[in-house]
Amino acid sequence: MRGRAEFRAAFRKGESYLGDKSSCAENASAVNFTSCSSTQGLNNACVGKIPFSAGRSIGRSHTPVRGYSVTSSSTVSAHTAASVIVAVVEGRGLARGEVGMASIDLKTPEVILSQFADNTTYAKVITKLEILTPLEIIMPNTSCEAGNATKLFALITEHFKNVTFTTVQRKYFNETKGLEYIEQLCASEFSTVFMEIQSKYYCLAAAAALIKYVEFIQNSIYAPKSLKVHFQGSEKTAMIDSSSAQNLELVTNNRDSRSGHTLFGVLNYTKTPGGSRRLRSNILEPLVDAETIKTRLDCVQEFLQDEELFFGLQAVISKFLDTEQLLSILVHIPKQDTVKNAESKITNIIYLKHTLELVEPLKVSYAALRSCNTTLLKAYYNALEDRRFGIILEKITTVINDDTKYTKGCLSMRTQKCYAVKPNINEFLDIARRTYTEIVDDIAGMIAQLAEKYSLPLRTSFSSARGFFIQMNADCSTLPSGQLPSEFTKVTKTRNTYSFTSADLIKMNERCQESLREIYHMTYLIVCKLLNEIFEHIHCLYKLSDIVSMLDMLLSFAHACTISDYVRPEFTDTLAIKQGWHPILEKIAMEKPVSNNVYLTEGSNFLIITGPNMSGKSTYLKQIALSQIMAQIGSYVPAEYCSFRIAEQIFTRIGMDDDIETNASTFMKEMKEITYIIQNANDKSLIIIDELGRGTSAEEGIGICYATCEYLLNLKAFTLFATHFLELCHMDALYPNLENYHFEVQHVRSSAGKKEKITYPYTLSKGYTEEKNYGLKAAEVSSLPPSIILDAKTISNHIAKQILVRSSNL
Ligand SMILES: Nc1ncnc2c1ncn2[C@@H]1O[C@H](COP(=O)(O)OP(=O)(O)OP(=O)(O)O)[C@@H](O)[C@H]1O
Repeated sequence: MRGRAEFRAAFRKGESYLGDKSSCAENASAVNFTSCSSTQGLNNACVGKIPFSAGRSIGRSHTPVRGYSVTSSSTVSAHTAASVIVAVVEGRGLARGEVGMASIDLKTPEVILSQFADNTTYAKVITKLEILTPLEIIMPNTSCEAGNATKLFALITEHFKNVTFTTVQRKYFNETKGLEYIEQLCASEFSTVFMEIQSKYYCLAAAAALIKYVEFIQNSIYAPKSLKVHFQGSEKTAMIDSSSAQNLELVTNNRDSRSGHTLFGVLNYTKTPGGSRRLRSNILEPLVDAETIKTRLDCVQEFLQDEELFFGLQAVISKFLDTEQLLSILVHIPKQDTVKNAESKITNIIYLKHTLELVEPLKVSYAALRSCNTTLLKAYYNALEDRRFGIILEKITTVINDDTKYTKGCLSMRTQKCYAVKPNINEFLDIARRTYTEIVDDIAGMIAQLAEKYSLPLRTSFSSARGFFIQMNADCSTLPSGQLPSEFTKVTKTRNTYSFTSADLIKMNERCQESLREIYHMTYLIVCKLLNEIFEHIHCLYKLSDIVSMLDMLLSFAHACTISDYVRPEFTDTLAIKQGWHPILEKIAMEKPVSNNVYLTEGSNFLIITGPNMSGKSTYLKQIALSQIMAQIGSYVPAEYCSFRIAEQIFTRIGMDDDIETNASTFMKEMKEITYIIQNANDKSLIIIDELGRGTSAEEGIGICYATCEYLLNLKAFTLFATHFLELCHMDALYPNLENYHFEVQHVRSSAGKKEKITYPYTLSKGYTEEKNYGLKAAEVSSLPPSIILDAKTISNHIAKQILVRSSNL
């Protein structure tokens, strides 16, 4: 048997599987990246070039992408850390306005390309970036040369204040290189993407800069034919601009960014990070294809009808880790063999085994479905029959121990990694593991001896930061001399627990680490060989992660239906909701809000909603937009019955507070929003406008509202327009496609007959409101002093009389 020195030398000689590590990001040494946070301002954006040195992290917010975030709670949080890097480039000269984007999530080996024409507001770029929630945005240095920022650069830096910006020399935005990279890196199953992107120069240019940059900062390269490349035109999804998403509180709550009082919060019962990501992106970009939506609804219906299937699938799905992240790490080839990289690859193989072992239980919980007619579920079942899952698992189990499994807790995971490879594959590894076990036993023995020596209840503990250390539950008073023996060092105390170590234990920890490093290195070489063998089959994991995240989202929709009484939507030419209610208000209030109807058809496509303050107008408008979005992502809807016309865009203009940050006045903000709607709305839009023209005088406000309504009345879009300007209600005489509805309030006099009390039934009725001076009435029930209210009434009567006189003189 050879000695330890020998086998250390042997594994140092051990061939790395990495082979030739030059990749498509070859010779990136010429790259000059400049990074800044937009908060540093534009001038700073162009200074501080970072000389190229591999592995150097650029930008202040790069987070290492190691390990898996496994949620301990049953529901996955929406607030997962940003990990998306996006490259954006705009055409020049005549091509200005043509924008190319490429993005990659560091946790997912998927490149998303898009290219589209954007008008002067660049609303599509901003919306797409909002959806991606980037960690970092890279743009060509020409977009802010010599302090002269292009409009697009200025808008993006203004909008994404907390995102790191990096400028890259324009030459790296090279479409020919982009196409080459995609050809090299795109997995064969996704090769149809070439047909879509071949003449899309800007997204290819963005892809070139992005891939080169990501490989540089990650200090690794992507394995050939390993990435999912996907072209995302904007035509397959409904467009919801970022301010509408904010107004409707789709994924963030306007008052508290961490609050779950959003549509995402209402629907999120997902169990995996992938499912939660999918739900979020669907809410922000609902589908427009009725057939796809229908197949999703069929699944949700199936889950609701078959409890066993629902619980069975949910139980298996919740065991999946982040499959996309697993794939992402699998396709990265590190440029250096470090202990950390070695450990991460071993963790990977354990996660991969864990994931593949779940395919069979997933199929079993599906078994009952073989005869069902739900196309999507059938397709998923067939996809799970893919032989490659079995092939990979078989190969893994020839090398990895059958009982090696993913566990929680750093010590048990360390043990799993240590003993992952079967015995008798490498004799040096077996020796190193025996040594490791002996050291661990010695540590336990030594702590037992110390316990006996000092008659203290000592126990062995472990943390990844400290390694092995000693813990003891005791009160100071129970210690022999009121303090711990001097042999114990680095003492910390939390409540009644002392944690400490000793000089001998530190030495033994070092020996333990040394032997662990040897084990990891040898295991790593074996794992790398195994990964090389299975690499050609791993693309089936793309399908698996797709299935898991989609099922997770659909199960989550079914789960939401069990909490509240939602109904399956229909898709027709009419927007008809019977007794619908606001889903987020229901979650906040913990009781069902008052429900209402809505009916819009091509012949009656414009509703004006009036009513006193606080009567429920905004809530009603938002509830309709939220229901439309829920229906278009394949979820059931809070109503007794509902039918929707697929909306290609959803626009909202809802009165919010002044935007102090951008220093935009209320009026300018609403003008911007309404301009955007007018420029982009078409016959298939759903438009929600609440209180337009409140930022200027009443006469001007009415004028602006009237002209806007006239413009929109000539479209076939479905529009709901809430206003306090009762003058608009008379437009029904001119436009047969306009109808008036209103919310009433009830005035109740107290028994003494003095003070009037207002109650809000929140029910919608036909016609317009008869209420007069309701602003003053609402003020009366507020805490405004009575003397001021009295003054306000007198002045308001006076002005009303003046207006009457003026109009009779005309
Ligand atoms: N259908 C409903 N069921 C229960 N509560 C409701 C309903 N609609 C509104 N409310 C409650 O009434 C409050 C005021 O509603 P909302 O903001 O929609 O009124 P509004 O008519 O738009 O008021 P304003 O004109 O002052 O903006 C909401 O915050 C909500 O708590």
